[in-house]
Order: sequence, then C-alpha cells, then structure tokens
Amino acid sequence: MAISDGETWVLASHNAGKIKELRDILAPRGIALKSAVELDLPEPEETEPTFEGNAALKARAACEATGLTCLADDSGLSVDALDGAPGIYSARWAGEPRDFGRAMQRVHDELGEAADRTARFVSVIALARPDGSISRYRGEVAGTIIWPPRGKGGFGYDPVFCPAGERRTFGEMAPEEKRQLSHRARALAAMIAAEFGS
Ligand SMILES: O=c1nc[nH]c2c1ncn2[C@H]1C[C@H](O)[C@@H](COP(=O)(O)OP(=O)(O)OP(=O)(O)O)O1
Ligand SMILES: [Mg+2]
Repeated sequence: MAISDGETWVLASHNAGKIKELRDILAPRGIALKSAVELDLPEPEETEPTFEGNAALKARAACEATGLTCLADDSGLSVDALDGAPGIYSARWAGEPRDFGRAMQRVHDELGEAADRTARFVSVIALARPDGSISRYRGEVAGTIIWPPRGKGGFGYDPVFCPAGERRTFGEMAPEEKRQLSHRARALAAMIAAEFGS
C-alpha cells in the first residue's frame, strides 16, 4: 500500500515516552500521529500471550473506534536468565500507578547472582487499516542488564539496559542516539521499508 505524504494516523498508545519516540521517527516521513491520549480512547486490556497479539489488539481496537489507520507498539524487556520475563508483562511489573524504579528493582532481585546478564528489548509495531487488513513488524536490540540504574533519559527500563557494544545505558543516551539502536526504531524501519518502499 502506498502511503501519501501528509497523512494522519492514530497512535494507539497511552505511553508518553513511546509516543515521543514514534513521532520523532515518523514526522520526517510526513506522517503525523494523533495519540490515543489526545483522542481520549480507552486503553484496551492486553489479553494476548504475545507481543504480536497485543500489538494487533491495540491497533484494531483504535481502528474500530476511529475508522482511521492506526499504529500500535507492544514492547518489553526480555531477560534471558529469567526465561524471557518480564516480556509482555513489562508494563505490569511497574504496578499501578506505574513505578519503573520498582520494576527495575524486581529485575535486579530476580536476577540475583545469575552469571548471565543478557537481555533484549522487543517491539512489535502493528498497523491496522480501515479495510480490516493488518501488518506487523518486529524489532529487537540485544544488551545487558546493569545495576544500579544509570541516566534520566528515555523511559521504563532504559536506566538498567546497556545495548551490546555500548558502555552507556539507554537512559544515558540522547534521544537521537537511542533512535540509532532501539528495538522500536528497528521495527519502524521494517515498517517504513515495507509501507513506503525505502
Ligand atoms: O524503549 C524502551 N525503554 C524502556 N522500557 C521499555 C521500552 N520499550 C518498552 N519498555 C517497557 C516499559 C513499557 O511500559 C513496557 C511496554 O508495555 P506496553 O504495554 O507495550 O506499553 P505501555 O502499556 O507502556 O503503553 P501502551 O500499551 O498504551 O502503548 O515495556
Ligand atoms: Mg500497555
């Protein structure tokens, strides 16, 4: 499907950090994003067992509510020594209201003395169109979990995640540096290649 310049899509997310990152990447492509927060859309319960399932569920719910092309991101931190946890439960580990200090502490506590500190961030972007079609794109970045947390940039688990080959955490990087490496940027690059052809 060709995408024309100057389109507005709905971004089916209530996470301010994600919304900013996705806008920063898509604005230069001529795609403006109206967020679920601005449109006052309800936050659907994420009942699927996979990132793919939950990304599709969020994009479809917003598409049905608005009749517009909708983008959703379902993402999380997957720690190898924890069999992939928190994974799709990454937001839920922060509790309600969300406290990622607590979520990062839990990752650290559950890792204990484990020798293997490797992890990856995963993002699945789903694009739901009013004709009922849906496309999904996955991006990942490998790295290690460090302690104590470092840096105030980004959001979520960024202060405990060092991408492979880097000494700094995502929390210590400027937005444009995180954007060169992140799972979300990689998923979006796959989407842009498929949808825009470049
Ligand atoms: O780049 C990231 N840097 C740090 N942490 C991250 C990142 N990407 C995902 N994460 C963690 C925190 C987030 O809260 C959770 C995603 O959960 P997820 O359900 O997909 O998003 P969410 O509930 O925050 O917003 P929404 O569902 O409205 O899009 O994984
Ligand atoms: Mg969520």
